Amino acid sequence: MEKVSKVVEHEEEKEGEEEELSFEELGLDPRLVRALIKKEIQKPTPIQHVAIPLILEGKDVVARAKTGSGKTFAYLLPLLQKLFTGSSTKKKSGPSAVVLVPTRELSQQVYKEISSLIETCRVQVKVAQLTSSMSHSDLRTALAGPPDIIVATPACIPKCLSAGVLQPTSINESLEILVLDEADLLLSYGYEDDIKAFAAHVPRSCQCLLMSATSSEDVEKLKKLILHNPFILTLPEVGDVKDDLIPKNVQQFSISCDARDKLLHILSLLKLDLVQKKVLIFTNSIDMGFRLKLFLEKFGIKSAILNAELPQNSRLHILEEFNAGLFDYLIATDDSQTKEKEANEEGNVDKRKSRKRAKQKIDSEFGVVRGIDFKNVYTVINFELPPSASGYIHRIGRTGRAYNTGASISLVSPDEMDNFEEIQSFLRADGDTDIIVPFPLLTKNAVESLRYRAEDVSKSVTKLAIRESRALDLRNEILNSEKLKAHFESNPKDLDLLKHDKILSKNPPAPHLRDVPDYLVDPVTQEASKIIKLARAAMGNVQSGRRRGFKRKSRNDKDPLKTFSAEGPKRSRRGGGNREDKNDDQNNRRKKKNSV
Ligand SMILES: Nc1ncnc2c1ncn2[C@@H]1O[C@H](COP(=O)(O)OP(=O)(O)OP(=O)(O)O)[C@@H](O)[C@H]1O
Repeated sequence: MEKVSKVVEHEEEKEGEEEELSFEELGLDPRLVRALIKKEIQKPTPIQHVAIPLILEGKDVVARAKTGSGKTFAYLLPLLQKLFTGSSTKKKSGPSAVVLVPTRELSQQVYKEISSLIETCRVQVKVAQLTSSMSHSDLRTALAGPPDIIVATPACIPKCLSAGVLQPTSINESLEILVLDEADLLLSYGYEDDIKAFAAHVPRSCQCLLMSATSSEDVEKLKKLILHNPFILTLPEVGDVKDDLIPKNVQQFSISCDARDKLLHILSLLKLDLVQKKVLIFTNSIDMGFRLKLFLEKFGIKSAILNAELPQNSRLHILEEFNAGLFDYLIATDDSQTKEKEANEEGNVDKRKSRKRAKQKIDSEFGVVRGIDFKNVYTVINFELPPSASGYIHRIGRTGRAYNTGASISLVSPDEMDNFEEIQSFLRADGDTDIIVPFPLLTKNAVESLRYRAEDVSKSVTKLAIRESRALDLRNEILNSEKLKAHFESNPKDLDLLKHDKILSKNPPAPHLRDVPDYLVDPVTQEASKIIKLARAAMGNVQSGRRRGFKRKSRNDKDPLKTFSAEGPKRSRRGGGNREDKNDDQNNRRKKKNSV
């Protein structure tokens, strides 16, 4: 294998001076350009600008560009164009392109993006999404044809090969393009053996593309394993310029507080309207996610939960609902942390046994932090700090996507201070200036005004309450998942049927906790909250996105899911009298009176 690599530097400072080429000028097929315009995408991002022509020329490419910089289209557009215009009329026995991604969530996202482009372009290209939970017969059906493109996690391919539903010779004869997306994560998800097994069948002529947000030893390893003489696209946005690891349009803040005061601080941020919606909140354990949800619920703040324990259909549906703006707060427990914690929490019994059990309980191919394109998330809150700087980068990268702005707030307790310092120094460009700065809008007075209420409520969120809610949520979602599977097979666009931000606690929130009386809010905080509201209005985000883009269905709708309630008949949405709807109405009335 030739080892010469070409480094293509794309200086950010020169971007303005450089001629800004359009997608057409980059050589993109008019059908694809039209499809992009339909998605309101007008001009290429820097990584697309450099990668598209190289990929169209057939070069192997390693592209490193920061989160949200448009890497997916950077490889998908030329990949599709090559398949649209492929000259070979010979019937193929295997896929022309394989896209490998680390998580099922990401594979679903990429699959949808490809399907939508194919549909808009009206071309005869078939794409299949494979997951390792599929049965052999489902895999065989998905691979019949065969599809032109396969999107999968790496574990699927050896499974298909050993089941005989995919032949090594077919891959060797057919494969023209292989993409390793989120390459920095593929190995950490434990796919090394799967990728090695697959690489043995990848023909020498196959064009290989490797996309990643951060550079790491793992990326180097994959590069050596798969690529031949690649072009290395290192936009200075990543690479060596550390302060640019996170898009410039994301402001990063921190709040120092005791671990036991974190609930109080997040309450103050949300209840006093000091952050812009939508808000994605990260916790390091599933139990902490539930503690937070139950706590916020008591103050009338509804949120949805996302973690590796939930069934896959529910997870995908929760993501779709959040992206569609059906709720404003999502509490996510991210992948690697979950795995570690779950294993550790059970450590008092036999460790080996408990790890196995933990593994069974949660989905090892789950991942919401990495690569998932959350739409219109303005604020990311680290309720707990992630254990590593790269975890931090990927979490914060869920806001400020493409050309949007965003903010992040990390709550840092004294025992997280070392970790915080490590993240700070990793991000520091020149060794001096802190990238993450103290959050200026939350005053001590504002926090103290809510302390009494917060501490009172926090005591009521007991371990037992958390355990029960977690079990209830799981039960609900397993039932949902079955319904969802059947329903969404025939109505893939129907989202507004099951809500994932249901209240879990047995008692509805007390009215006096829903609203913060004016006398409790100091003038500085009132002013700050006004500024946030104005900023939101300026961004055209005054209303909650709850129903945006969705027609409210008639209550008499005969939809099979409409009457479904995993919590039993009392909370059925039929008849419009359920507790949640009433709470919503009461809340809205009160909000008008005294909105915070
Ligand atoms: N040229 C463009 N102009 C405007 N928006 C774009 C453009 N290209 C992509 N986008 C949008 O930017 C968002 C982020 O893109 P994408 O998910 O590809 O980022 P990414 O670089 O893969 O990020 P990550 O490393 O986090 O996976 C998406 O919503 C996508 O539709």
